[in-house]
Amino acid sequence: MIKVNNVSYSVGKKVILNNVSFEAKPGEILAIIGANGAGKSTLLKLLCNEMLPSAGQIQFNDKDLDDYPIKELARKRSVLTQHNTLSLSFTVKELVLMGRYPHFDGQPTEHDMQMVVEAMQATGVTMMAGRTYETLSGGEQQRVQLARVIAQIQDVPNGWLFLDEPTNGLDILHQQQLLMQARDMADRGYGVICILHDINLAAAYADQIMILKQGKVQALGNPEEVVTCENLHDAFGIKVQLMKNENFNCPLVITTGRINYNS
Ligand SMILES: Nc1ncnc2c1ncn2[C@@H]1O[C@H](COP(=O)(O)OP(=O)(O)OP(=O)(O)O)[C@@H](O)[C@H]1O
Repeated sequence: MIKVNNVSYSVGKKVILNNVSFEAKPGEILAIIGANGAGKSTLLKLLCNEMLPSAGQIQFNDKDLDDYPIKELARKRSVLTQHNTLSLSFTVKELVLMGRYPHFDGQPTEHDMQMVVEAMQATGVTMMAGRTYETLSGGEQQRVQLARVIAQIQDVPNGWLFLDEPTNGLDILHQQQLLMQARDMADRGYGVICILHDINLAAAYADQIMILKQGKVQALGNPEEVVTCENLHDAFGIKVQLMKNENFNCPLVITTGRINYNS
């Protein structure tokens, strides 16, 4: 369980997150949506212990997040960030193996290598294993990064997966596959927190959706509760219509026409 209690984050006088509280449960996908600059990535960085809140507490499995040694945290949760510029000259297999670094000292074990193989299979990058990362397309690189984070926690019962805009650069098939993988992991007991810009993907796959607006929680609940015309207009300043997504039994959002930037 992740418990976020009255968390705020400021840089100088700028308040980026303002009294944010929520809980995320293992076995569920929590999708975070919101306009550009709403504070989504900042919140994820706080949840990862990459930065400390200015106020409030974050508990990870009933323990304060900042009480965890870095390596212990890395064995319990993995993080796909938006900007993965590291490791350009590594091969795909070497990069995926980086996900196992928290689990071994010196040489990877056979088990570590097996985790790498399985994660590459799960993300469809096995045929690229020997290629240099920087020669891959943007979408291929994103899938390799996903393989890395899956390799990190796939043998960790009740692990957590944090994803910041993981569908960036992915085609429509791989977007669905990625969300299906996240769904499958949640169904196996993992907790997943995922920032998404595609509200329809969030509605189709998430158990809970949180809308952040200007650093505050504007709405939180299941997709039916949160994905409403009023909430989306309030959060994004755009009028939408809702239809029914029959395949996923959830709302389907369509925009209602051209946007005039000057209106
Ligand atoms: N170190 C910083 N100094 C000043 N402002 C910052 C800093 N970090 C973030 N911000 C600002 O805080 C706001 C929230 O940023 P954040 O990256 O969390 O937004 P986001 O919701 O993830 O946006 P996007 O959808 O565009 O990725 C933005 O206005 C950003 O410019």
